Amino acid sequence: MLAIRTLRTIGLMSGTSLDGVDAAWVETDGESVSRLGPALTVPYEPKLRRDLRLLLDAAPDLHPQDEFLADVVQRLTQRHAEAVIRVRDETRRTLGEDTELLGFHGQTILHRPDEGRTWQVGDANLLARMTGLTVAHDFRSADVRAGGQGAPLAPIAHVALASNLPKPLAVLNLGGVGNVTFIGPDGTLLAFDTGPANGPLDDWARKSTGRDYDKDGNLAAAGTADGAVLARLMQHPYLAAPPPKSLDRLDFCRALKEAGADQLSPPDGAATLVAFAAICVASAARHFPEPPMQWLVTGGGRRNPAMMKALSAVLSEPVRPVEVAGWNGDALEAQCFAVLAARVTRGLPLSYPTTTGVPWPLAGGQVLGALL
Ligand SMILES: Nc1ncnc2c1ncn2[C@@H]1O[C@H](COP(=O)(O)OP(=O)(O)OP(=O)(O)O)[C@@H](O)[C@H]1O
Ligand SMILES: CC(=O)N[C@H]1[C@@H]2OC[C@@H](O2)[C@@H](O)[C@@H]1O[C@H](C)C(=O)O
Repeated sequence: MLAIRTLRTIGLMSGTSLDGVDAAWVETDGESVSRLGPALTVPYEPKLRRDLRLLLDAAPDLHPQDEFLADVVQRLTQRHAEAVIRVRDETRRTLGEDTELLGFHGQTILHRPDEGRTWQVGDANLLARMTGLTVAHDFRSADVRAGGQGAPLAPIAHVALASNLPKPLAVLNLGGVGNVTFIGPDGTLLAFDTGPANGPLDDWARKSTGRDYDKDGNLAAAGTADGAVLARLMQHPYLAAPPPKSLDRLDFCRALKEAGADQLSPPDGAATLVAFAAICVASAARHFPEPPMQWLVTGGGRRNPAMMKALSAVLSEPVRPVEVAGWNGDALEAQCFAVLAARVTRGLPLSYPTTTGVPWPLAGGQVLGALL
């Protein structure tokens, strides 16, 4: 039998927080991970962040050939190329290994799977030219075409990374949006987006303090969650809806306004948004087949003590940052897209009926260039 080749891959993820691109080197065959290498984030300059945010707002009516879009995509792709070059060099220096494949997620600017639309921008051809590497990209569109939610996709990579961890296990990513992966002792896999996480909190912090986010949760810690606003938000149908389900970064803007969240003082507003993100996670747990032994939290939200405290208050099981399992919560999503890239090259499924709701395990993605 032919041995399956591991691929030395750099995964790239530009998340809904619009703060930068994460890049991580992984040696993987797509089913397991044999080595993890260097990882870093190339932060976006304020103008690129602002322009990406404008794209998010404009996306529903944006023409694919729009000039502003093309300009932002070029700058975005250049930042990705910088990240690749830096991680590749660092990997050569520290591990003596080169890179052969990139997993290029791009930036989601619109996600409306129920209308058959999910839109990740980024120029895969330009990235391939700038780096000279084979690029796996376009991870979500086949899934949405097949009637899936197009997200989350990290779950099958969480499975590959969690092979040695006790189950049942919940991996919770708190980015702009929250998403959870439940892995049962028998291999049961269930995953979906929990609700808004840091996204609305970042918007609130920007509006009320001028800062990009509520650093260390200080604003939220100084406030009190508003019971009446929370009670209204908890009625949102997303919470009770059974999975599969996924969210656009802006999906809860209107609901938050209608619930009166924007009338609160800056600290109370922040405390309310943190409490709501945690309540969404507790609601998510009601869909699990059994309670997890622990929650491993990844993404920027794990750095927010107010968020971690709010989670511990609503969940019965221990809530810990993924670092307790030896993972790197800043690199995890990028590592996942490295694993997914290897899966794309082998035609392995990226999504399942219990992750995105596709009718059967579904392969996806496209590959630019050849693997030698
Ligand atoms: N020290 C900190 N204190 C409070 N919040 C923090 C801290 N560090 C990061 N964050 C939060 O984490 C966010 C970034 O998280 P992350 O990088 O996981 O998001 P993302 O990958 O862009 O999102 P997604 O997973 O939705 O694609 C920041 O916008 C901020 O809200
Ligand atoms: C459409 C899209 O880009 N969704 C992201 C977003 O950020 C978090 C959550 O919403 C998750 O569903 C997904 O990202 C992760 C990496 C995923 O697909 O697993």
